[in-house]
Amino acid sequence: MTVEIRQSDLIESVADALQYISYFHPMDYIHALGEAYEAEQSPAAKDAIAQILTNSRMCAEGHRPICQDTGIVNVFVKWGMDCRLDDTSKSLQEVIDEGVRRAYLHPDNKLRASVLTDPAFTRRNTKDNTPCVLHVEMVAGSKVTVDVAAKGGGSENKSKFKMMNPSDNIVDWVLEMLPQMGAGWCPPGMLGIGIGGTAEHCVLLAKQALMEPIDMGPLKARGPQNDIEAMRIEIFDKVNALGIGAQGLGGLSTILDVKIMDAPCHAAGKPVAMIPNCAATRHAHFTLDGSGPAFLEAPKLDEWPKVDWKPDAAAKRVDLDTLTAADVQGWKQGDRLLLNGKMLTGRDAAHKRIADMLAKGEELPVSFKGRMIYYVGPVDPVGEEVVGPAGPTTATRMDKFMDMMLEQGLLGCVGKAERGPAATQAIAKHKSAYLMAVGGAAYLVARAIKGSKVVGFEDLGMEAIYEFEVHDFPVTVAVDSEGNNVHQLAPTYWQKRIKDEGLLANA
Ligand SMILES: O=C(O)C[C@H](O)C(=O)O
Repeated sequence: MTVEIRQSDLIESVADALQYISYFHPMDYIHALGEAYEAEQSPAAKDAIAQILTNSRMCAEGHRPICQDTGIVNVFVKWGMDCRLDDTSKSLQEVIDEGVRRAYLHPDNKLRASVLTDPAFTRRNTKDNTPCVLHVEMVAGSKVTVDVAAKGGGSENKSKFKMMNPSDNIVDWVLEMLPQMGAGWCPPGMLGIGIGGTAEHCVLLAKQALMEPIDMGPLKARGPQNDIEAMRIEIFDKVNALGIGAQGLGGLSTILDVKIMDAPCHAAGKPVAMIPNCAATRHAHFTLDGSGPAFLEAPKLDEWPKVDWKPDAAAKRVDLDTLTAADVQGWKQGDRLLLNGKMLTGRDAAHKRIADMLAKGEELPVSFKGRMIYYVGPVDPVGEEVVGPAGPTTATRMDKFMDMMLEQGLLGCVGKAERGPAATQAIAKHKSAYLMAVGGAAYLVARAIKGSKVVGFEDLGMEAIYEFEVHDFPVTVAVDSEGNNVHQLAPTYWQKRIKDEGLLANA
């Protein structure tokens, strides 16, 4: 018997699921992160996890996005072959994109449009986050099951893939890749690993693996029952022993779980892909059977761990409006600061345009002399907000512009994740500093932003240059004016402690 699925039910269910995951973390992630918080011994990593947990609960209460990067939408549909859409005037891609559009333009909780068309050239924002990336499988039965995810760009950027030789060791490859991935994927999170199939299939398996629930705790408690489970545990233990830690600040918890999916492959090879999922892990699952739209039950707020992050009382207050080069040189790596006053913003597109304008001898819309820049692309405000969630974007992508910006008289910058050798050298050469805020704590961080106006490149939307007025905006000195770099020093220190003191023996 044919089951009719209403187009309107599918659209509504996709839109609701995307709204839901924008502000509700999956509870398996929150429970695992709560356990990681309890076990963490690195003060900097513990503080970062506290910010992520506090942010998560605030978002669940306030129905605003967990992260300013509200993701690119990934949809996996398993379409029961007894089902048909009531209205076939649109393709399935168009129908699901309508759900995406409604979710991202929702007036009470507008999400950030991050999807650009013409990626190699003009890179124009589609303004409603469409199109989604859709995968459809025709299956037996009379139901349509849908997995919806909103994948952050920072973690997607760290995806890895290799066509291995059959005898190559997968665990060795993972351990080689992890340090190269740095902290731009906002650990602690999950690793999805796809093994086998063909080149494109193993990447898809890695992505699908991330939809599975976190269960490393129970798995370790009962012990592995097959080779895949044994490999998951081995990777989990060995990756955490690297000491990378939350936000790359060094610590005991880099990943909360490893998920592996496999498929048969050709005798000549062993394709392997790995995709990390960030602190803003977002996915929901629903089924349509013709009886109406899906309903996702809200989690209970008392399930969140009782963690209420507050700025460190020992943090130094900094007045950005009177900041001097000498003040910046007084900061040491690891110092906690609370920024007050005005700072400019700018991320990928603005930096590229600044470089092009300088190359042509054109005047910039704003002077960077004596200013700080925050690498961010905020969510638009709703209601009384001055700005929506506005956490840091990956600073590493701005490395190639660092010297150019410092030549403009910039005093320093704020972002997340590590800086590479060239940027670190540029920072030391100019006696500047790089400060990091916590990625994945965007709504919490936005509370410290009291004013916001666009001061340049308005056409770039969320990538425009804003001027923010901040009050007690929490950051850590990640590269100081001597070129001391937290993201190099801290993981090395924690890796050694984990090994020497057996800190993960009971993890
Ligand atoms: O786009 C952003 O705001 C952040 C991005 O997801 C990143 O992690 O670098």
